[in-house]
Amino acid sequence: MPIEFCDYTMRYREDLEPALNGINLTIQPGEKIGIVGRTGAGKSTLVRSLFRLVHGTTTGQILVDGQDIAEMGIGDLRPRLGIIPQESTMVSGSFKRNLDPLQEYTIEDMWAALVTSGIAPKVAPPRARTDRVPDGDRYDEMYEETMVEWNRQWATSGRAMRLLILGLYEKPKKYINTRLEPRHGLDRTARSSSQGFSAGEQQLFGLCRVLMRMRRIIVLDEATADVDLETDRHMQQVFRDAFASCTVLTIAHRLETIMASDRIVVMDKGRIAEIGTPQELIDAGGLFAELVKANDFGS
Ligand SMILES: Nc1ncnc2c1ncn2[C@@H]1O[C@H](COP(=O)(O)OP(=O)(O)OP(=O)(O)O)[C@@H](O)[C@H]1O
Repeated sequence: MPIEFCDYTMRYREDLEPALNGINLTIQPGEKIGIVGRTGAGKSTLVRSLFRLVHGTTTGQILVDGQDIAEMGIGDLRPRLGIIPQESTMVSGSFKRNLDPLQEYTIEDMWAALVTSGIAPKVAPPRARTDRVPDGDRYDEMYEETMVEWNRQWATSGRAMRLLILGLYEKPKKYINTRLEPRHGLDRTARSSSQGFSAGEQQLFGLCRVLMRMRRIIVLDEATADVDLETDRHMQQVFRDAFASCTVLTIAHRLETIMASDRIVVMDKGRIAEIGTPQELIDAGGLFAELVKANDFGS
């Protein structure tokens, strides 16, 4: 079933201009939509409205699976949607607690999601590979084999990703409950930090959380704005593979991310200014073409 915005208008406060104004938009299942526009155009408000994460006065409707989300319980709505926000909330506590705050998953579930996603090396640690954890020497042997394989695979993967996974995998019992500390060597070019973590690291956590849950509708809110280029490329590949059958709405900040979309929605002052395939919009020579030319994606 599609996602439908039907003449949807949203004001944060009665005395403010609408942040979204008369939005009509139908998104087909499995469609990959890029959302662009200058700062303040309404991109975040558009995707956050889907989750009922914005509070204010609204008119019109948003339908998900044919149902008005205003009439759905949050418990009914949220399981259909996954979001990788600009800054994932980080709580103080263990890595596991951050990855799985509601304690819904086993350590093995987390490993499986990371391995399947292609973020983690393909060879899972012994504890995740066997039903029964082998004892003593055999465990050590398997552990060593795993490390050799990881080092080989990691030769080509991102630095930030590598350290993130290490925190989850290495010496599972010990590390899984380790309290989170800023990790040396991760991308430090990022903006502000929460609990001592860079925005890039928070986004990696956001990605991991969504991958574990695998919703049918995924929102990426400038999800890779703050990771290094190598990690960004890797994450883009993960998005393509893991979310291939999902509906994906991406608030895009880099040209190459948007050009792979089925359609682009260009927001301007709370309205949809343009909509079409990237090529159509470039050929039309309007706002999108201008943004591309100036490489200005509002971030
Ligand atoms: N919590 C809020 N209260 C009042 N006004 C808000 C709030 N959040 C956003 N706005 C306003 O709503 C409009 C749309 O903002 P929104 O954050 O959706 O834009 P955006 O395109 O995502 O911008 P950016 O690229 O800077 O993230 C802007 O005028 C903004 O100032």
